[in-house]
Amino acid sequence: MATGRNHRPATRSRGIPEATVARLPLYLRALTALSERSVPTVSSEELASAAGVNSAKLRKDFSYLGSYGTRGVGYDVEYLVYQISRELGLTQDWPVVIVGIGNLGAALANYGGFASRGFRVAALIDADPALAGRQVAGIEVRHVDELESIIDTNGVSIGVITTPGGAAQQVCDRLVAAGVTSILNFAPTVLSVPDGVDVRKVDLSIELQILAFHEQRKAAEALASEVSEPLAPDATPRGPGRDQGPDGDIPAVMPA
Ligand SMILES: NC(=O)c1ccc[n+]([C@@H]2O[C@H](COP(=O)([O-])OP(=O)(O)OC[C@H]3O[C@@H](n4cnc5c(N)ncnc54)[C@H](O)[C@@H]3O)[C@@H](O)[C@H]2O)c1
Repeated sequence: MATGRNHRPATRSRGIPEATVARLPLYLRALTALSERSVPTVSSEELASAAGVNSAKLRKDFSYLGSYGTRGVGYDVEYLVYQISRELGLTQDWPVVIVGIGNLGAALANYGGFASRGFRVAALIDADPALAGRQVAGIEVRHVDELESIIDTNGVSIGVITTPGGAAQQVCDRLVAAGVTSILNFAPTVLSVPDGVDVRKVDLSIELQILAFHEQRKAAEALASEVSEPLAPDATPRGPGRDQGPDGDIPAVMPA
């Protein structure tokens, strides 16, 4: 989900739709797992199922990469890993800074999955002078006063913001002014950025709220199907919403 002042077209300049770009990491994750098991080829159906995507959509997505697979054989796993990595720009090293080294920033710094995917944590930055100089995940925390020089020296173009919400816009502005053009924002703030800067927002509470919505809907559907289910003459009433009628043998249905 991109936020901010910039509005990108739904299609990237190279003609790959944004929705396809968003699915490429899912294919890559599934393909990397196959590669680690030394699986040489995979059918579109198998890969689609491993990536949690519809197979027709997968074939369409791969057609944008110029990858059509071989009939009866499928796709070459290693080649597809290379193709998707190249398309996503993962064949080069991306130095990343994390700003705000509290609970979340430290957890991200300790996550090994970035380095293995080509994202090198170039620096950890925090405003707390007591944190500066401390080691987190084997990397020294630097004071926010050094932000501009760190970005310049390391050629950083991607910044991760894990500060409190109130500090996020100011941190974002400094990152952008220093040359950062992509921001991954964990703070609960909608960031304003100039054209040419991409912002991705991660909010686990929004994901949980969506799951809560589905849970609520499933519960309502289960209740509705229980209500409409014809009961056998001697069936015992069960579950929520069913109660004994006043004469003791006719089940009364509570309205939802
Ligand atoms: N997106 C999500 O799913 C998700 C999940 C958990 C937390 N969060 C958010 O992530 C942020 C961090 O959470 P946390 O629990 O790690 O908080 P925290 O208080 O443990 O850490 C915040 C750190 O930011 C530093 N900081 C404050 N102002 C700064 C500035 N101007 N420049 C640099 N550093 C600064 C603080 O010194 C502190 O070390 C919060 O905004 C929180 O709401 C998001």
